[in-house]
Amino acid sequence: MDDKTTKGATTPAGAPATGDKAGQPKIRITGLRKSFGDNEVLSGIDLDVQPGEVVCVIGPSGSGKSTMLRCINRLEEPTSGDIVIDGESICAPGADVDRIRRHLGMVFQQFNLFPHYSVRENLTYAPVQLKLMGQAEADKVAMDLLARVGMADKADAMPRSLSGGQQQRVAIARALAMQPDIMLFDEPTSALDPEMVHEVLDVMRELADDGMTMVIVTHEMGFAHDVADRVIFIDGGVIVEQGDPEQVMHHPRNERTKSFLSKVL
Ligand SMILES: Nc1ncnc2c1ncn2[C@@H]1O[C@H](COP(=O)(O)OP(=O)(O)OP(=O)(O)O)[C@@H](O)[C@H]1O
Repeated sequence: MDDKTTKGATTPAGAPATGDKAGQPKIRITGLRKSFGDNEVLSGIDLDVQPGEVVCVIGPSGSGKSTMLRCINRLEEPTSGDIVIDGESICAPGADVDRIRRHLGMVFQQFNLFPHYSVRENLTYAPVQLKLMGQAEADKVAMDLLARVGMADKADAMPRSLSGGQQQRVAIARALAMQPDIMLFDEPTSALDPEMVHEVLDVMRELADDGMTMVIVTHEMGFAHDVADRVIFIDGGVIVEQGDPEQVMHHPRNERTKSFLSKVL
């Protein structure tokens, strides 16, 4: 992949990074807190993600990783704090959430393809419905994206005829069809049979190489080490440690990071 030194900045835990040369990170999270009833799941997250940066988020089950990702695109409402996408708050009163959200492509653990639409229709449905493009352009974009994820020959197939790995590759292409400039991944391989994991990770590696800004919640530690510009370790709803993947994963400074990694590496 690209020389990591040319990409996103690495910062100490909790410290906001400096923006890109235009002075603006792709994502800026400040003071993010999220509670479900009395259960405070996020307890003050500060995080900048720079253009083209690949951030992998690791941490124990229940530490708040998915909740943070879901707050970024307002699938969850933050209890307090702010999230700014390309300079625009997605949390401010009156924010045009649907429009701002179009910067963000989201890929979940479950593929959730539309079961009654073909693979190609899964990609064209939203862009056409939202009038982002006409049918002919959407078809062309869909075919280009399906080729990119190695699924062009399945354009007319129905989702149920595909393997889990193939469905997840289509789900990635579907997110890309909205032409986002940030991709969020929430454990995209955890529902897959082991032999299918690599085909999805390979697609994600290519996206990283192409300079896509990505935040990836993952339990795939080898992948995180290889693909990330920065690894973030979250525990108990806070960023405990972050930095260069080699440093965080093989030379962690924090005892909680060490303890977690000793169980998963
Ligand atoms: N909609 C919700 N309502 C109530 N509690 C929730 C909700 N969503 C998440 N939680 C709780 O928030 C906590 C953090 O969940 P979250 O899914 O963010 O953790 P995670 O770090 O992604 O875990 P995992 O690695 O197991 O996916 C958990 O205790 C979970 O039960």
